[in-house]
Amino acid sequence: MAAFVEIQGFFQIRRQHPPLAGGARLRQVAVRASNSAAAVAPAPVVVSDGAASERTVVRLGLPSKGRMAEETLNLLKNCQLTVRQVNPRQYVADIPQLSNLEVWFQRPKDIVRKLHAGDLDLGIVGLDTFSEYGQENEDLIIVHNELKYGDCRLSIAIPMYGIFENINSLQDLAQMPHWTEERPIRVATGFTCLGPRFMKEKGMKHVSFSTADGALEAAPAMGISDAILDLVSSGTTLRENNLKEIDGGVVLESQAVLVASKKSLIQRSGVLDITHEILERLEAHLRAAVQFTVTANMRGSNAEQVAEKIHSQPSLSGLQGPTISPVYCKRDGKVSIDYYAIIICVPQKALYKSVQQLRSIGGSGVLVSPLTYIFEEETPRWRDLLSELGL
Ligand SMILES: Nc1ncnc2c1ncn2[C@@H]1O[C@H](COP(=O)(O)OP(=O)(O)OP(=O)(O)O)[C@@H](O)[C@H]1O
Ligand SMILES: O=P(O)(O)OC[C@H]1O[C@H](OP(=O)(O)OP(=O)(O)O)[C@H](O)[C@@H]1O
Ligand SMILES: [Mg+2]
Repeated sequence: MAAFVEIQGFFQIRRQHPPLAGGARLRQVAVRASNSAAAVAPAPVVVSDGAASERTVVRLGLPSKGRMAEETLNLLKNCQLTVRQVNPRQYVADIPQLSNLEVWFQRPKDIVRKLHAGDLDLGIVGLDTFSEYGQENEDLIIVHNELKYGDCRLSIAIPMYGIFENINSLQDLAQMPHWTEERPIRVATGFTCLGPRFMKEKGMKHVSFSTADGALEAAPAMGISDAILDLVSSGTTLRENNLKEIDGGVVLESQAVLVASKKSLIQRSGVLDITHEILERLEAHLRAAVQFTVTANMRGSNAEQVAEKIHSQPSLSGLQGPTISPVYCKRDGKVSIDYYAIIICVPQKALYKSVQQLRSIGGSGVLVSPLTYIFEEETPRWRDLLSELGL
């Protein structure tokens, strides 16, 4: 039998914050501290009265601080969506290009909670946070699943030393005779939903979890835990704390994602249109960011012959085939077409191979420039979103 110790504090916290009715109306009330010694001026707090929403402005939640904050703003800027914040301590901002949109800066986990509560319509967070705080929540939906930053993995790590010296896989770890009902393996993690679920799926017996908000890598050396389950990207923090990952111990590969509330998308006016525009801009930028435009001159007797040569090379097909234009040269006072200029898009990763292939078919004067946006007729993610929403 697997032994799973539920973390009391965690579940209590969740119970104290039941989901609010979608788009709950907020009102301000004054609360007076009951302890007279502490009864200073009434503190205004915002509570929900559960009434139907009157909000007409669309709300996007962005990470207020931490690793994702700056890169999120940079991504939006690269999509020509400049977040205008009066000062860094103000939690609300706007994007001049998107009227009727408010940006709210929140901690990533609160973005997911507020989407669920109907207080935000859209958000950008790491997939790890979305999966931990939004799991099994049918209202939440991923609109763009790879924003290409915030890459990390949620992974189990154990000490390199002592009884773990020769343990290199989850299977090795599970088969250690040390773990019993009375003495389960103790795992420290901030992921108290994903962690137990993963261990259960993997058939790990005798596991208990404890939680902390940061610097988890210290827990094994402090004797607080045997293993940790935390985010890893470069692996430096693990190495510096004499910890190692194990085969089969990755719970989730994560990166930044654009998420939304289905209810908002379907019911709140303007959310779907803004989502479409943000998605189009993101897709156009992210597609372009991995491509180059390549122009070159090619000898040939006509454009079709040049096109055939290009299509014979696997790395030169471009988005929809090459654009070919005649180059008019003047020789001995006579204008003739000896060359054709070709324009193709090539994946950045395949640049050198493409240049070699161009040369092999007679290409010369190869110019390479970055691409800023590629707008397709329609983004596949938009179609997927509409079909998931049943629209
Ligand atoms: N080492 C890392 N490398 C790359 N991305 C990371 C790394 N650590 C975290 N992230 C990503 O950044 C997100 C935010 O992490 P960050 O540590 O800034 O905030 P947090 O710890 O989730 O928030 P809080 O401050 O409320 O504890 C994570 O959810 C994850 O997606
Ligand atoms: O593999 P690495 O590149 O070393 O990164 C891993 C570290 O990054 C994250 O912590 P963060 O720096 O966000 O601090 P936190 O614990 O306060 O969240 C994560 O919790 C690890 O501790
Ligand atoms: Mg962190």
